[in-house]
Amino acid sequence: MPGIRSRIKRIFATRKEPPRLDKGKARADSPPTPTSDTSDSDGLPVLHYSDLHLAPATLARSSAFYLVGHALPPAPLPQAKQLLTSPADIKKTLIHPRGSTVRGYNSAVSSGREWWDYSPENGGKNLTLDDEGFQAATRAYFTASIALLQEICAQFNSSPSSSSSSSSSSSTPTIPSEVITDVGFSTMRYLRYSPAVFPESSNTTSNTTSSTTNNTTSSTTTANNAKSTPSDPSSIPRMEAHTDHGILTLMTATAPSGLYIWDRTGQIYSAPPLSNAVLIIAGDLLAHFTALPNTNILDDGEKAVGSSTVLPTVHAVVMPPDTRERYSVAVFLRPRRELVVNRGKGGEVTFGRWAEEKGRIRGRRCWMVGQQQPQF
Ligand SMILES: O=C(O)CCC(=O)C(=O)O
Ligand SMILES: [Fe+2]
Repeated sequence: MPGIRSRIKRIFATRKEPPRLDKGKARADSPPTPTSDTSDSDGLPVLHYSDLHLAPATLARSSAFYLVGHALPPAPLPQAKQLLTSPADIKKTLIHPRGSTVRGYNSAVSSGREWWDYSPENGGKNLTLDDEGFQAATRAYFTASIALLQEICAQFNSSPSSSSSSSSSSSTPTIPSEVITDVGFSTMRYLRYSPAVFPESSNTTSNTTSSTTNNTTSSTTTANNAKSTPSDPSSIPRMEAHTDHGILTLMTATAPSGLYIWDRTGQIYSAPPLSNAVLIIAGDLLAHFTALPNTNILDDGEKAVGSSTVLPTVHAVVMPPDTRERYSVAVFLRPRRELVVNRGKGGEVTFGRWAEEKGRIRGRRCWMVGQQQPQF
């Protein structure tokens, strides 16, 4: 589509290296500072850690914000590269024995993407590289990021307008307290986007079947010709538009990034990495937890959405032209799978069941109010 192509070109027009953010000084009203020759962020807000109490209102309004002034260790982008460029026989040993897509190594070759999910169980020793330094950096970033996301969740419970969606008692916390104290089913993902991940054009017949694209047969077929037709949009490494299952996601990436964020009005923002900043977005469950009092987002749909309801953040990645490869890190705050998230008309629904049902619905990876809800 020429419209999308020219927009991408415009967004990734070359810029001079900007000054680094003065850590600890930026405030919510500071202009974002891109780390390299990407565009600016089209105006996504930047929040300083000392203004964390503004996070609930900022997410409700803007769908995403950059956080600066945090005390996270350096982003483990070198570790993402180390693991995802390991020899194929090593990556093979990191595949989950029962094929989990949120544990160990996975790939979506027709999207030019591969990823590895860290599991905190067993001290982070499952399906990982045999490298102490790698393991220590990975564990440290996961632990600090989850603590930060839990701190953001705590702001929802202390804000004066906080209220619970699924209870009639206004003293019930907006976010269940176990989310703030327990790591639940949280994970961290290292991703690599590269033309090298596409199947070779010589293998064109049948090896793109595990595609996670929104489209059906035709996009799978074009993806087979990925290397021979570089102008074909399906040959661009990417992640299709979606929302995340959990509560909050913390993201960071190499530049230029190619990450796009939709706000609740449908406006699209580019979200390049900024110096010393992490990007915070909302997952499906945050909409559920911040629904209007005495409503239920699965049963009541739009009627459950108020001005302080945080809708899940729709996002997508399109690797910018002329980028050799892209690495990113996403930390997902999720409750344990058994947490009952809904006791509405459809009965009890656990987080695990909710997430599984969403995964089964083809072409509907964005869980958005107004769309048909899944039948549990
Ligand atoms: O690579 C990115 O920046 C986005 C990754 C993502 O959205 C996901 O894994 O859910
Ligand atoms: Fe995502």
